[in-house]
This record gives sequence, C-alpha cells and structure tokens, in this order.
Amino acid sequence: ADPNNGTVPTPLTNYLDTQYFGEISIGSPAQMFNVVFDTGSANLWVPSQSCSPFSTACFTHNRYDSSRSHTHVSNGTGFSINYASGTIRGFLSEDVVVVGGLPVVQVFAEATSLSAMPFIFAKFDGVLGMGYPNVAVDGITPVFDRIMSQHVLKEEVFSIYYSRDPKHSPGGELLLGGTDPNYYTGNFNYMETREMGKWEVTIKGVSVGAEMMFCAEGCTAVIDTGSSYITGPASSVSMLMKTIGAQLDETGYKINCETVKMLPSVTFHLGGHEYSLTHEDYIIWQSQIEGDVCIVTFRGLDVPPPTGPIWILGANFIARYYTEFDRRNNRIGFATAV
Ligand SMILES: CCN(C(=O)c1cnc(C)nc1NCc1ccco1)[C@H]1CCCNC1
Repeated sequence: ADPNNGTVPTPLTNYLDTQYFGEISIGSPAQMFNVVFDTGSANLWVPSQSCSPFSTACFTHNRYDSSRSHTHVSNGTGFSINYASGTIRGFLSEDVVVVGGLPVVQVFAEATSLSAMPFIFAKFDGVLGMGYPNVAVDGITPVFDRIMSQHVLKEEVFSIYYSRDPKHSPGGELLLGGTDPNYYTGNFNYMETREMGKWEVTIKGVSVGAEMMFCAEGCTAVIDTGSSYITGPASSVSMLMKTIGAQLDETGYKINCETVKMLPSVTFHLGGHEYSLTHEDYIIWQSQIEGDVCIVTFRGLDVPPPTGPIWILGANFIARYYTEFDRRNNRIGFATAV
C-alpha cells in the first residue's frame, strides 16, 4: 500500500525568500540536483559535465555526468531556452529522474552554457518545468505528464507551499497528487486557466489601498512558482512604486524602512476574489551594516506581445496564498497559507 495515499511530497529549501528549490536525482547510481519546480516553463535542464570551463555558472553547480550513469540513453538533439532573465543552451539526454521517490524515464537537457547573469546567483543547479506540454521546448513530454501517465497520483494536481521565513523548516513543499492541509487554512477559491496550456489567469483589477489602479479592463497574470517577485508592465509598476514612495536603483525598488508600516496593501482581483498583499508580503527587510534596507518585491518587466503585456505573480504571492495547480480541470486554486 502507498504510505502517502497517492500523494508525493518533496520538501523545499527557502533561500532568502527569493529562491525555493528541492532535490531530485538523475541517473543510476543517483546524481543529486537542486531544482526550481517552475510553473513558468515546461522543460527539465541541469548543468552538464561537458559544459565549457568558461561557463562560470556551470562549474559552480552540480553537473550531470552521463558516462557515470548506466541508465543514460544518448539523444544529442540541440536545446536552447530563453527566459526573460537568462539563456540556457545544451543538448538532450534521457535517463531515470526521481522526484519525491517516484522514478520516471525522462528526456531532459544537459546545459553546456548558462548565461552568467542570473545563474551565478542561483543556489539551485537547474530547473524542472511544471508547465503544460505545449510550452515545452523541442516538444518534450514534461516530468509531471510522465508521472500522470503512471496513474499513481490520487488526483492530477500538484500544490506548492513557500514559507515566508528562511529559518522555517521546511522552507516549502511541492506536493504531487493533492493539497497539504498542514500548509493552508480555509477553503480554496478556484479560477479557470485563461488560455489552454498555460498557468495563466485573468486579473480583473489591481488596486492599491482602496483605489483601483490597473487592469480594470482585464489583463493576464502568469502564476509562476519559479519567479521570485511580482512583475508587471514597467509603466504600471513605476506608477505603483511612485504611489508608495519607492525609488528605483540598479538592483530594484527600495523604500525607506521607516515608511514600511504605513504602506497600503496591493490587491489582485482574480476569479471573483480579492488577494491582498500587505507590506509584510511585499517588502523584504534586510538589516545591513550601514543600516536597514527595505526591498520592494515588485519589478517592472515588459514582456513583448503576443505573450505580453502580462503580470507575473511569483514566490512572494505564493508564499501568502498556497496554490493548487489542477491539470484535470485546467484551473488554479488559492487558499490562505499558514
Ligand atoms: C528559474 C528561472 N526564473 C527565474 O526567475 C530565476 C532566474 N534566476 C535566478 C537566480 N532565480 C530565479 N528564480 C528563483 C526562484 C525560485 C523559486 C522562485 O523563484 C524564471 C524564468 C521564467 C520562468 N519562470 C522561472
């Protein structure tokens, strides 16, 4: 009998409330990797043993060595993926991937070049895309689809908990096959994914305090477990930042820590419900030598059409709202995280 009754948990590590990742293995004997479980993409990639020594981001991370795995099947097809934040290039391989103790034979990419920015700052080695198959580069069947076809999960859903305290253990949890009552209170509110095959929903409005400021005409939000912050169209975000008195510097928006307590909440109207973030949810308070620094976890990002303009709701949103991604019913559910 299955001790987890059709659900498969993977504990996550929380790095500074900005990076959340869990451990998987690839190959026999197992080679361990820390990966982001990313609903904003649909491919699995890890750094390759054969990456160029000049790729700093590569040799500072765990690398997959196909020559050490007797279950490796070579493929060699070229691979490249562009995120707004960086580019990965490499080639395809196939091997046994184990997620939460569940083995799947998986086609994945061995990255031979990782753009230094931002991956030298990554505490994780690679990315395990939890997106839909139609957004997968090279038409590769994603990991979660391979797991669903094994019919071992109680429900064809997965859920994500991100802790809001780097000292909390575990720093988060990916649960395949269900939702984990340890990490949410109250009921789930569900909304249909906007477009088949993407973890996107329609925003009916964004308000600051009591005032509706954006998207009254409706706009799109990607629920992206692999992004640290909330991003929106640069013009909207700069207007929002001006409203709360934040200044933009080379690393992002900062605000005078004295004013944090009086900051208004920012509310996203999704699927007939309001999801508010208070300053506790959208300010990262860092005590530094030269005094406290208060970082605002909103970023301007102009995603070009046809995908954009979009808002991206990332880790700081998910840390407040425990999220269920339902492939059976193509819907997303939010409940208040504990
Ligand atoms: C993983 C690539 N991503 C990042 O935003 C990203 C980049 N570089 C670093 C160093 N970290 C990132 N995300 C940290 C994180 C982990 C969980 C929450 O946020 C995005 C690219 C677009 C698709 N969605 C994922």
